[in-house]
Amino acid sequence: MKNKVLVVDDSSTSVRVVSHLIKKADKIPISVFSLAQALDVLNDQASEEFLCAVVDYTLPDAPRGEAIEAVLKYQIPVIVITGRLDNNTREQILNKPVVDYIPKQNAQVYEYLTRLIVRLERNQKIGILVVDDSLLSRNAAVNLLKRHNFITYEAKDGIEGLEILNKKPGIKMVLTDENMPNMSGLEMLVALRKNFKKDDLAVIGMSSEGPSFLSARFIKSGANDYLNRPYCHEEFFCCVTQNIENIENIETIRRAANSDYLTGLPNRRYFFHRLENTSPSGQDCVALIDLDFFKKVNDTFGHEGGDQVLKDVARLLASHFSQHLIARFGGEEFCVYFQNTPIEQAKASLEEFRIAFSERASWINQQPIKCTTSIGLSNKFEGEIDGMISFADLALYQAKQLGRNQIVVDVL
Ligand SMILES: Nc1nc2c(ncn2[C@@H]2O[C@H](COP(=O)(O)OP(=O)(O)OP(=O)(O)O)[C@@H](O)[C@H]2O)c(=O)[nH]1
Repeated sequence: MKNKVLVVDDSSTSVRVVSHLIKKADKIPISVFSLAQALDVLNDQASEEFLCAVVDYTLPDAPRGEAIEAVLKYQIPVIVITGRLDNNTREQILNKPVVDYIPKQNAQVYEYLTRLIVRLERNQKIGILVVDDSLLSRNAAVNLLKRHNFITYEAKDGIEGLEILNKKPGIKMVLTDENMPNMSGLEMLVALRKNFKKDDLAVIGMSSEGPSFLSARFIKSGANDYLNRPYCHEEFFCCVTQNIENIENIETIRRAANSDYLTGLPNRRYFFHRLENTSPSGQDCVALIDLDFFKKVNDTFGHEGGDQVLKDVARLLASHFSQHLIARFGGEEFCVYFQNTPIEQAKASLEEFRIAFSERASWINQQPIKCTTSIGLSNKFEGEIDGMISFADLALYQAKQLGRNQIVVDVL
């Protein structure tokens, strides 16, 4: 696991600030003050454990950025920090295969460093497809993306691009040229938008051909952004990062809208959305699960104690019914939808869950909280899933009436 970040800087103030930021990003800073000490660390510890290195451009034993290449030799991504702000130094640094350079200007740039480290971590799971018939251009983009830890895929025309997209589910972005044999970038874009929406897959059009109407054509045909070639290193990364962050933000909003904040389980909204186009077969059934005397748990152990029980019951439901659709319907009520499951089988697994939950305890302030569940189960379907849930609700009511801590199957 890449959980360390090497910091090479002779300023103890800078090391303190950077190390603090690295810890904030959940990584372990390994700090040294010179190139010689950095080499000692690198020769001693496995380079695969380092997510990246933050290297000061000017060090007492490496005054002209020599430490950058020395660290790059260990295949560790390098972020350069420097007090030198002139264009010449900037260009010299960016000519090396570094992740980025950060001038030590103000507090904001340190925030940027934190963002960069978080990105390097996340990028390891993000796939980007580069579609270009020119090997040279493809390699240039792929090499830049690899510096930022992205998983990269390559295709030499639109047809190959579509094939790869359909095979690799982790791809979040496509960078595509326009003029290619067999299928152009725009043709591929139109074809892929039938299956991949703008909010799920970002497409960035690229071309070296001057006319600006091409960027408009890309955007109007469903691209998220456009990049003119030749691009500079920083322009490329700003464009890629911004578009990846947009996709991630949409994912976060979607997750928040579909899940319950307390337990992390899907919520009622998601439950019905998932079943929107499902017509239950004779083999489907639904269970409503309700905690018994939960008000008393809150009254005795406080809301915090009640919340702990809700989180624990959700975790147990998730482990018992991982193959089925589970949701927190609200309050202390949960629902499990069993697809293609005979009712006897659903009842048996619910019974296992009921007993397991009643035999365990939740803990708050070193005090155990015991709780039980009542369950209503139904497979009666009269046209609507809502109807089946109403039957399960009647069964649940019956389970409560009969003394709780039990399962009742369809009472009508
Ligand atoms: N801690 C906590 N309590 C909640 C939450 N949502 C609902 N509740 C509480 O759940 C309790 C439900 O109480 P009742 O509807 O009277 O049901 P009960 O006490 O479980 O009784 P029976 O269902 O008849 O066994 C109420 O006290 C609600 O305040 C929550 O998110 N957290």
